[in-house]
Amino acid sequence: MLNVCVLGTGYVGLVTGACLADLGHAVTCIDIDPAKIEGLARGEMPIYEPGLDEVVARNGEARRLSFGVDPSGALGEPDLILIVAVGTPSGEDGSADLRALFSAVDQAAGLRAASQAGGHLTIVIKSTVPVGTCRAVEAMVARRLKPGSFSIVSNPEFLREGCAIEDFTRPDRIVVGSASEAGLAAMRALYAPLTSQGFPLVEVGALETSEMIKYAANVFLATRIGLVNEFAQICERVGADVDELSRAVGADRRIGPAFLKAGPGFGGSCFPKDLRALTSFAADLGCPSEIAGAVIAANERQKHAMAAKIEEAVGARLCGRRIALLGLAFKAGTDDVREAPALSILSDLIAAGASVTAYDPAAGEHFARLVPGVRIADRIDRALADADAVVIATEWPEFLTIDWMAARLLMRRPVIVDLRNHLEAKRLIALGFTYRGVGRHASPLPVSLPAYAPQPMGVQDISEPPSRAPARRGPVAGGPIRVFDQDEARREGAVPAE
Ligand SMILES: NC(=O)c1ccc[n+]([C@@H]2O[C@H](COP(=O)([O-])OP(=O)(O)OC[C@H]3O[C@@H](n4cnc5c(N)ncnc54)[C@H](O)[C@@H]3O)[C@@H](O)[C@H]2O)c1
Ligand SMILES: O=c1ccn([C@@H]2O[C@H](COP(=O)(O)OP(=O)(O)O[C@H]3O[C@H](CO)[C@@H](O)[C@H](O)[C@H]3O)[C@@H](O)[C@H]2O)c(=O)[nH]1
Repeated sequence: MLNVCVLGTGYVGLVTGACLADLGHAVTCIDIDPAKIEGLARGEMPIYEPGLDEVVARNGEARRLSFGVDPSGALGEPDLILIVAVGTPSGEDGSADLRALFSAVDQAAGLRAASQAGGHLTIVIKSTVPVGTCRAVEAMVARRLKPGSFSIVSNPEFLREGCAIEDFTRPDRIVVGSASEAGLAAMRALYAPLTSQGFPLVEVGALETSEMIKYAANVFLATRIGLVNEFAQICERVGADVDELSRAVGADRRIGPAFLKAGPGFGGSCFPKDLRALTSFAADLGCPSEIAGAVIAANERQKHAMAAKIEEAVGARLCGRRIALLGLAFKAGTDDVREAPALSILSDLIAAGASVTAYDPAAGEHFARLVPGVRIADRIDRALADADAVVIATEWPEFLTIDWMAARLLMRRPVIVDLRNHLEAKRLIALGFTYRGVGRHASPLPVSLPAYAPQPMGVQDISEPPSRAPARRGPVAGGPIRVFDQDEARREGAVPAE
């Protein structure tokens, strides 16, 4: 059993603290938000995370997990692992705002110095931080603590909200980076209950490698989504189906099936922020990350393309239309609305003059805090009443059980815009709904063939290009390739006049 103190009891800190206690360690979780700590002391979870309440309760009862606002007691423990899991949000220029992190570390180092505790302090940076931050932390702590009495480790977190307990307890890998053997030894001991079950601990010798691994993983995953959303746009134009495409492309073992689901664009507290942070520090280093920049721009386009899709489905301008927006969290399984696509969609709908009633099984309260004045229904049927269209923005399982026959009677128009390809399109169309998904068309586009200019039989002059039809720009009705009949082809110059 090791003594562990976690600074920052948010999505990552609370899950980490509770799961480490479950592995047998003695954990104190600290947060500067007294309301959060008081709630936890009463057994109230500050976040929606399936299974978390049980882990917290179990370890609270076993006296392995406690909460507080003051880290001084924990910092007096001779041998201590101090895990820093405070937020590192985007600053105004897109770079990571590290003020909370440096302030937490500086305060902890000061308290440690004042405690005059012997033993070794391992400071573990779990927050996602730009490359070079851990080294800056090391320099900051070195001003307060004696050399050899502490070490710095980078230990980025890869958990996903909604399945955080599973991700923590059955990780694909645990990454730890440090130049300090004492620091790495502490990490081996901390994670021994997981590594002994075969979960891999990837040790890297430089703080910078570990910091960079976290950004590389997130940029990689976000890029897959960015790509598949671009493919979805193309699929819509040509009548292809992006879900079938993802299944087939993902069956290639070199590509793999995960993170190929098209949707309204990625959101959450990590991908958008981490892509911005990477592009910011990479540019500062003189090695611009053009791919990450392009993924950010493509994702913005994707989010803002959704209002036009809704308008097309409604078949009329959105001004004065009533829209039911189902799903406000950035994905299912969480109450987190940070950078949720629903936020951009709502603001585009409002800007177009629509009136919106929103619903989410978990995130309604958080959403209302971010968007004061938004109308949030407490039940799906209340959101659907008199709607001209229903928009599915998050793939909550609850939406699969909606009685669409009954819903049709409540709605003003039977229109469903399913931005997660979550529902069964065929059944809804059979029920009389106009259905739009992402990257798939309810009805195929008109057949398109290449422009065809019949050549006279006999010897052909191949020095000329086969068609002299003027080059076309932009989308063309009926698909990207136009079919001419003979008269039209002549007018277009594709076939010489007789
Ligand atoms: N949310 C995720 O799924 C996830 C996954 C992997 C990594 N991360 C990274 O982990 C970090 C934390 O993310 P989060 O989503 O848990 O953030 P969060 O906002 O949910 O939690 C951060 C907590 O830190 C507290 N805090 C701020 N300053 C403090 C201080 N000086 N002392 C003690 N507590 C303090 C805040 O009150 C808040 O409760 C970020 O760097 C994030 O990028 C997040
Ligand atoms: O095929 C997919 C997969 C995801 N998404 C979207 O991508 C966003 C992020 O989803 P997900 O990765 O599941 O959620 P997070 O909880 O933000 O987790 C990511 O960000 C965390 C914080 O860095 C990392 O720890 C995780 O490994 C990483 O998956 C959400 O808007 C999803 O709807 C898609 O659109 N299509």
